[in-house]
Amino acid sequence: MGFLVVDRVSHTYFTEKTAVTALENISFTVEKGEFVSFLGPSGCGKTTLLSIIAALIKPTKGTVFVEGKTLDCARASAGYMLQQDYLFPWKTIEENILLGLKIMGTLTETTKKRALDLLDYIGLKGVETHYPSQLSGGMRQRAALVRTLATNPKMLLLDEPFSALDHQTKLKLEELVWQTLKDYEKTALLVTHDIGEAIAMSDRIFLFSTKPGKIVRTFIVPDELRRLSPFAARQHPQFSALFQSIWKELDQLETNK
Ligand SMILES: Nc1ncnc2c1ncn2[C@@H]1O[C@H](COP(=O)(O)OP(=O)(O)OP(=O)(O)O)[C@@H](O)[C@H]1O
Repeated sequence: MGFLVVDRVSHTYFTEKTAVTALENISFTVEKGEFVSFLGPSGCGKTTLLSIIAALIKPTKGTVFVEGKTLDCARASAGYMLQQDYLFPWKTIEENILLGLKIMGTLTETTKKRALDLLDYIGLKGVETHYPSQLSGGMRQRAALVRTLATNPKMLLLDEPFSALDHQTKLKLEELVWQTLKDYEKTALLVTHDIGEAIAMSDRIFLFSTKPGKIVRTFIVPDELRRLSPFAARQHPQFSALFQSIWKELDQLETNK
């Protein structure tokens, strides 16, 4: 059995008047240390799927397993990183990055040292006593990554974490997040609207259709690109070939919406 198994998952949102089937019969497996991305038209259920994997929503049908255990038993296995950093403005960066450990009751000298080492690794040494408002958007997202990794989650769920940043900061952060996840051997699932970002960062890309959300295609990123860091992958000749194939299929899905 793979590290993460999503087995025949469907989800319908029921409101007073309507029922919206956001996902239908989604199945896939992710291996430990793998990086996969979800791409698809707006409303195809990408965020719903991440919320199910994070155990924030119980699917209407199907099961998710992490290391062979159903989600109920493996609840704290995922760390979530979102478009907004959600750092508390009244707490210092150090207090912010230690918050998850405090809440989980696992703040010790060892876990604190690991969090502070991560802050150093990610190039934020020296800002421990600063408040979020004193940092740039890119620095705040880096601090949010440290806070997410500080609790040592088994996998990372990244929901458009770079979409609010300017282009250059986004490219730099893609590089840093990719390298950090490789060095710390984390499994990661990324939701993005950016085909280039998905190719540059992932091992595999799942393409979703909408209404209801289904996986219509899986793209395997060639080894030549996967070996490279995101920035270098973007310069490789195979990058644009894959970009064009995904673009064509995505464009078709948008047209059929
Ligand atoms: N709480 C909710 N109640 C009712 N319908 C919902 C709810 N949340 C999401 N939906 C619907 O479920 C479908 C999938 O939504 P979801 O946010 O998962 O898609 P998405 O692919 O992440 O979209 P986007 O790319 O725009 O962020 C959409 O049709 C959406 O309107």
